[in-house]
Amino acid sequence: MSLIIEVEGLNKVFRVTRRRPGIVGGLRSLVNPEVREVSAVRDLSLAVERGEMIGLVGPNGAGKSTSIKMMTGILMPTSGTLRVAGFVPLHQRRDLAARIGVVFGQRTQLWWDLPLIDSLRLLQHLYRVPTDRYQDNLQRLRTMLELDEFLDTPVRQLSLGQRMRGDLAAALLHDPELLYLDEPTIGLDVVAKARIREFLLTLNAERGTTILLTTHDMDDVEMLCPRIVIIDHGRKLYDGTVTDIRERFGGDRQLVAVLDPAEMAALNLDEAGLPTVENLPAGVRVMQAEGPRIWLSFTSEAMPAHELVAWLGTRYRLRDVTFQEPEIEDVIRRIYEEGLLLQEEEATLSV
Ligand SMILES: Nc1ncnc2c1ncn2[C@@H]1O[C@H](COP(=O)(O)OP(=O)(O)OP(=O)(O)O)[C@@H](O)[C@H]1O
Repeated sequence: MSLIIEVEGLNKVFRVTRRRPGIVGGLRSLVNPEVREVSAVRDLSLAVERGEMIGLVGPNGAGKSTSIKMMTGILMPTSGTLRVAGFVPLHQRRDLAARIGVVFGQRTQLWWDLPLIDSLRLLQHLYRVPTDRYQDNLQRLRTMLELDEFLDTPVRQLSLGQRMRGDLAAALLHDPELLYLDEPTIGLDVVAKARIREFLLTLNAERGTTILLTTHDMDDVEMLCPRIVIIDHGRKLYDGTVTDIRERFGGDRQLVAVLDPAEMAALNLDEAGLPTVENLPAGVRVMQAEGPRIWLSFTSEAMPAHELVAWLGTRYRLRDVTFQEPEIEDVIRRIYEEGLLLQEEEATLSV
């Protein structure tokens, strides 16, 4: 494996001029502008292997788009080092452009008044894609993205989902090894979202295209990104797998067991009216019961899931067992709200 994105200590500070209110204030701002600094990205380090699919997650204004813009070379970093596909984006923008594709979900690089196919032809010339490569790629993308039904339709008449498929085709005409996607499923209905996700998974699996995407959609994260980077206020809060974040910050897990109805009915009830399971292992609690169903909360540290199932299995005639995992959205919200990771870091530092 080799790295396609190498970011070290990246910072971006915007200097924003604030206009004072009123006519006099406006004149004063002209002579003596009030300048404020906004730290959009702070000390960001990131290493992405070729072929990874990685999600950049964070609330509005966290610094996701700014990071991507620096990685494409359209924005100059204030400090830090940056290499993408072996190039320094800002200084080797043209070389880099041949190796990457970019799609901003809320904007399009297609021409509104032209049929989609004409936009694609124009982009072929603009990006100097050799004709046979263009033909091969177009043929493949037409099938994968099912473009034929609207290839001759002017872009302004396309639905949002069709336009996104057109934009993906436009970004992939030159076979880039890295694709940046900024909110690729924003505003799409469930069917269109599913189609885009399926396409991205195939692209990644079959062509090994590295995909870095920003999203607010937790289903995108669940379905597309084995690895996520969470940023807030320009700072990286977490970098790791979705499974790991759930285990570390998801709090308790829940097991729902369906017991034999007669066995369930024979259980004693405690003061809260919940069935008592004798000698429950430490860290496991009865949360709820309904008919033959019983909800147990536990942490993986208290008892691994399979051991808990085995423990129950030796005492009761289990009819069924399911697990309810914490929603990734809730876990991430807790991380923002509670700054859990920063707290952890501070605790480690003060030890
Ligand atoms: N050109 C600019 N000039 C001044 N400030 C900017 C500029 N671009 C971004 N910012 C500021 O930098 C911060 C990060 O913005 P950025 O667009 O990167 O966030 P984001 O995580 O992509 O947000 P969103 O999810 O809303 O797209 C914000 O405070 C924003 O106001």
